[in-house]
Amino acid sequence: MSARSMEGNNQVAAPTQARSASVPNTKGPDVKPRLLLMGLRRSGKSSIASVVFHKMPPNETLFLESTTRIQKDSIHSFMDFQVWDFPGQLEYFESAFDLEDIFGSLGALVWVIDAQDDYLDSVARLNRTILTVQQFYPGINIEVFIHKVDGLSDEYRTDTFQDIVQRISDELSDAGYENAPVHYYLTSIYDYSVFEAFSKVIQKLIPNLSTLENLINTLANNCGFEKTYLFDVLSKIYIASDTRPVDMACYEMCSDYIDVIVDISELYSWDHPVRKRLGDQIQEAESHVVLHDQTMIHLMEMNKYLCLVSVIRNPEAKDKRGLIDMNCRTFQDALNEVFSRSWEERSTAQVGSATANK
Ligand SMILES: Nc1nc2c(ncn2[C@@H]2O[C@H](COP(=O)(O)OP(=O)(O)OP(=O)(O)O)[C@@H](O)[C@H]2O)c(=O)[nH]1
Repeated sequence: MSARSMEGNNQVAAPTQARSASVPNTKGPDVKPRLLLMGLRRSGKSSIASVVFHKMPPNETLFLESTTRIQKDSIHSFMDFQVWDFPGQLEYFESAFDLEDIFGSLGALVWVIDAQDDYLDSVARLNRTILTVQQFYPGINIEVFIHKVDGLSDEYRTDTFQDIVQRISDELSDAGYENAPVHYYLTSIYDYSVFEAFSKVIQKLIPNLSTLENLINTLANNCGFEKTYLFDVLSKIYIASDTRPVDMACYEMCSDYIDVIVDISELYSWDHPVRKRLGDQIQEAESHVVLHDQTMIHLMEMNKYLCLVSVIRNPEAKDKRGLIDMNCRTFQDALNEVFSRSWEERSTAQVGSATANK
């Protein structure tokens, strides 16, 4: 839906039958999966979008103005998608809104609940939203961010989580939906939890996730990696990892290491008029660091958007860098084949042949 029709068009085109939108169509060049950020005012939607996708320092979100119209953000990365940030006060189920335009090509609906505030109203609105969405678009993933948990004690956090899950599950089962695709996350912009949650949300939109995980598992097992993440460099959400359990400290270390490498690359990668190339340069950044406890972090850029970061606890790893690099390069070839974005090549070729035919 265009912003114009959101504001004033009274034409209603409510869908009349259930549609499945669980697997977004990411194959065509025009169809981008959409993430909707919804929730009450001041729950933290714009802050989440700004911190995750625009690298805004969390403290600066204090100065964000309230959103008054739908903010549409196009993210161009390994996979193109859109993030729509909804104003908290918007009643999108009013007849003025075209549900098909909002939920039609949806990847996921992220509902943000302010856990530091009275959340009953938000939960009630979320329940209404889920029931409507389930009726018309039963395949949509509903991702509930129980947000701003940084200010809460561990005990209160757990109680709040359980209470919210219970209230939503009760309402859904009363309405006859036993297995609705609703997932819950405890999040805060002041730590890595919001990146972790967004990683999980995005992963569900990747059509080749299981292939990627298999490839990463094979690599990690062959090289003795403790944990490996495939990161989107821009947002620092990870789009896949090996299937060992995620360790937050490990994730933080890898994520911080990307920042270090990006900063250093920015310092040294620009063309200096006096600097001479010593020889052929490899295209992608490669780096490793050995920490005080002999843990090695190994980073290798895979393409313009993605980089592979691994944690290796084996002290002998630093003597086997060549082998590790070679295995990572083999993984890179396989990865780029999976993400060849063949539709882009196809459409470029079509444009080329159309131009040639003129
Ligand atoms: N403590 C804490 N505060 C947060 C967090 N996330 C956002 N905030 C604060 O919450 C306030 C509201 O955040 P916004 O992002 O503007 O909220 P919004 O949901 O976009 O609000 P509307 O645009 O009015 O719908 C800001 O002062 C943020 O700094 C968090 O994780 N923890």
